[in-house]
Amino acid sequence: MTVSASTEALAVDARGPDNDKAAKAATEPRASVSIGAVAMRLFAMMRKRRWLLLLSILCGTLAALLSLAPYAAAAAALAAILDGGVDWQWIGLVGGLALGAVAARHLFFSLATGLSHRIAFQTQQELRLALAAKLARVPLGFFDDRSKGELRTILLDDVEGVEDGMAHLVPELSAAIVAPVLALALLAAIDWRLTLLALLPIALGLVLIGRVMKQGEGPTHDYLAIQSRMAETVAEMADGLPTVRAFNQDEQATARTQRIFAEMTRFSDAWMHHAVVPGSAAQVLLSSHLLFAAPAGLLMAAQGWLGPATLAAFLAIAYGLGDVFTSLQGISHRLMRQVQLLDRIDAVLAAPELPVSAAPGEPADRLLRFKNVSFSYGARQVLHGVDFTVAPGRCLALVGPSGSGKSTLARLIARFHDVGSGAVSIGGVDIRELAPDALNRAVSFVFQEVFLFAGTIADNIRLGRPDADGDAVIDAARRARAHDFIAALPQGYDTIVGERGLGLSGGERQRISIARAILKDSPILVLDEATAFADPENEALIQDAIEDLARERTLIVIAHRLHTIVHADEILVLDAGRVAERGSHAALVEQGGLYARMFAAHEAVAHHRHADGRRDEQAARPALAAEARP
Ligand SMILES: Nc1ncnc2c1ncn2[C@@H]1O[C@H](COP(=O)(O)OP(=O)(O)OP(=O)(O)O)[C@@H](O)[C@H]1O
Repeated sequence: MTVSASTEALAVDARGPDNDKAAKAATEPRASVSIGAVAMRLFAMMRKRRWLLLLSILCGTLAALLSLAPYAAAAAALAAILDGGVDWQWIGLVGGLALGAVAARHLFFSLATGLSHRIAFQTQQELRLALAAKLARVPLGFFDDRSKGELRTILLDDVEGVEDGMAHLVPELSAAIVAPVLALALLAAIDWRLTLLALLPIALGLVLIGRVMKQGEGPTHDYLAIQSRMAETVAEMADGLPTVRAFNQDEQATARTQRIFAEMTRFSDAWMHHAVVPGSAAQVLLSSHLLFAAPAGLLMAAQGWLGPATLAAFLAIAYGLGDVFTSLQGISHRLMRQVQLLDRIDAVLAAPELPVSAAPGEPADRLLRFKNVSFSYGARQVLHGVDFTVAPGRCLALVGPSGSGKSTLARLIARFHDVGSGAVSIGGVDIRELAPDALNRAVSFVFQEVFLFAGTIADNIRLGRPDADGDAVIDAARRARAHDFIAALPQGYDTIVGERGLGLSGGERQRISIARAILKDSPILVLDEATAFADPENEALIQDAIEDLARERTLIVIAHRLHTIVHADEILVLDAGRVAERGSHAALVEQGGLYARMFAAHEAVAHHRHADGRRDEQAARPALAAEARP
């Protein structure tokens, strides 16, 4: 069983760990810890609320003690009856006290559970905040390697699971430890020989339960892995349903989902098959404390070594021991699950963060410079010694075959990842030396794929500047050529979009994204040019909006349709991560290299479309950016 050593330090500290520690924790092999250590880890997470925790433990302990009261009362009554001196009034009093103790036990157990739920909810909130804070500090590239389903499972289900573990840990652990210890002490006081005999099957049961738990570590891990894959598959299935259906792949997608469900069923069956025999045997042994003690007690009583009253008292209390020991099994399962949940939460909390400079620099101007930049995804180098400068207000177009590294290069400007070697600088300051806020203010992105969160159109535009007033939002929408379509909606800017909201076309979404960038008003704009807009009217509006946005700004455009960048100040042609060519459109066409071939191919396609009788307004439109500049 493993749990990261970093859990302890990281899990509930919403301020976040320092980077060295996190990076170290992420790379170090994880230390094995015992179930006890996991329980301690959960208690450590709750320690901020130590007074509530103490109160909960106290109530749990009292409940556990009181749970033995009926058995103790029965023992006392039996002893009195068998001793011959029956005092019914006294027995009535003992019975009344036992009833009162049962009621008090439920009261204290409810209190302990209520308090521990309160602690668990608060800790759960802290854990989620710590995770959210961490996700805000990791490089954006972190999200490339993880599916939405995986993060969703960790943030929702795993944290929920930890909360559940905490909420039940205190009362159940109190009941499972305090009551048996007290019962054993009472039994030992009555007769130590019978107590030893009672302990024998219990000890065997505990050994067996320990082995079941040890053997269950691997399967528990696999179970959670399958469960996570199941969540991912279902989330993907839900997200991708329109595509799946459009391609008539319903059956294949359903079959994939069914396969993972079947895998889970097979796995659960096999696991149960392996665990059910030793698990049941442990259960039987843990409740078999009378197996040897009862016959031995009867023999001893028959021999006169033990009074019948003493035997009756022993048996009555020993009977109560059965309930408490069996609950240990449930607790051990709960704790085993916690290990895996904490491991996965820990892996996120230990993810290396973007290093932040202690003494951030101030850019002198907006000059953007790539100095001999190389970058690798893992072992695979995708950019090799890229070198270029874009002066403030100029336009650089990135062109190249698919997979040549255009998006990777653009994303380095916003520190989706940090460069492997070389440097990216703005105004003479390495972007790693800029405060994250300053970099964020300096660079805007307009992606091909536009994410709209569930909310009003106005709120979605306000993502560019949360404090923008209504007029500023409308002004940005006008300049993004989005105002007309928004105003035509029944609820206008208050129309709910995003998940379960109104669906918008690709062109409309792109214009909302441009409105966000206009509102953000950053001096450097990185534009991943949309590859396809079937509707020429939408395309024309987007071109207009981009030209407006590009005015007075440094523009880096990842160009897919080459006619839009013929007037760019410089075109950088990437090939397999290297700068293959650079220069103006005219110079590159003249050169007759890769760009010239790509442009010729592009022209041929445009011509073909034109000859096909379709309007090719794009080709006729004035080119991007440079046209718009004075
Ligand atoms: N997150 C990632 N992890 C690993 N490899 C990646 C990742 N993103 C991109 N790559 C790889 O890096 C290389 C460059 O990809 P990139 O997306 O930058 O190219 P591109 O020129 O923008 O391609 P396209 O024009 O098709 O969008 C490709 O081989 C790609 O497979």
